[in-house]
Amino acid sequence: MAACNGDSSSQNANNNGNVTESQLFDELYDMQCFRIGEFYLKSGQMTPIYIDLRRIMSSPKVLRMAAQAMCEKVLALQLKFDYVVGVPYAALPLATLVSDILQIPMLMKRKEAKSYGTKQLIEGVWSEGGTVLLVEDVVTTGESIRETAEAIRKENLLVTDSIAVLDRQQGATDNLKIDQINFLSFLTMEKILDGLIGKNVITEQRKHEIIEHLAKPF
Ligand SMILES: O=P(O)(O)OC[C@H]1O[C@H](OP(=O)(O)OP(=O)(O)O)[C@H](O)[C@@H]1O
Repeated sequence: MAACNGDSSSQNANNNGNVTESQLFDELYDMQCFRIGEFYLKSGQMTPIYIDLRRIMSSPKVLRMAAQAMCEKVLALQLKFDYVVGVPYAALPLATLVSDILQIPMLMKRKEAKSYGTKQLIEGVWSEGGTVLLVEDVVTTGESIRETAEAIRKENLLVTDSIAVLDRQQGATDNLKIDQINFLSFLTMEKILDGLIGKNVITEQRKHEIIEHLAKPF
């Protein structure tokens, strides 16, 4: 199994060479990734804040910064894995960059198997028994990570760790523990809401209302 050997240099970094939460928040804010209003999530839950990280694929600089931030976390924790897999679809560009930065091969999990060609759900080249790192953009319940891990494990690959740019802090860590998947994120909802207070988009009071809403079971 290869240890991660990434290049942690970045133009978007602090003095230690690492991307900071504030730097990434500012870039995501400038790319209008945060929407206040009434939106519905994959889980069916209504949310008063929607975070659309799909937008960053249109900025090579910000996409790279988000991938770099995850790589730095992975390197700091000395996670060991043989393959990188993005949770489809939004995390696929991120996973591609993580694979490139760390120089660790990528596999791709389809949302649905094709009815023609090889009909494979997992694409790429791998050896059974290898370990996969799952990469996500935004995590709410962790269900998409769980579904991806299930498909990967059916191919006799192992999944122990997953990482996201953002954890909406709605139970994913505990949900994924049930499936023996360790979950990490670079940013949290708390950090985003604090950043939005700093930009005068929401008040402290509104932050507490949003946190309360997100904590409700669904
Ligand atoms: O933790 P969860 O409750 O599973 O929710 C998070 C998932 O929801 C979004 O994907 P979605 O399926 O909406 O769309 P995508 O195809 O654009 O990734 C997001 O990109 C995550 O994959």
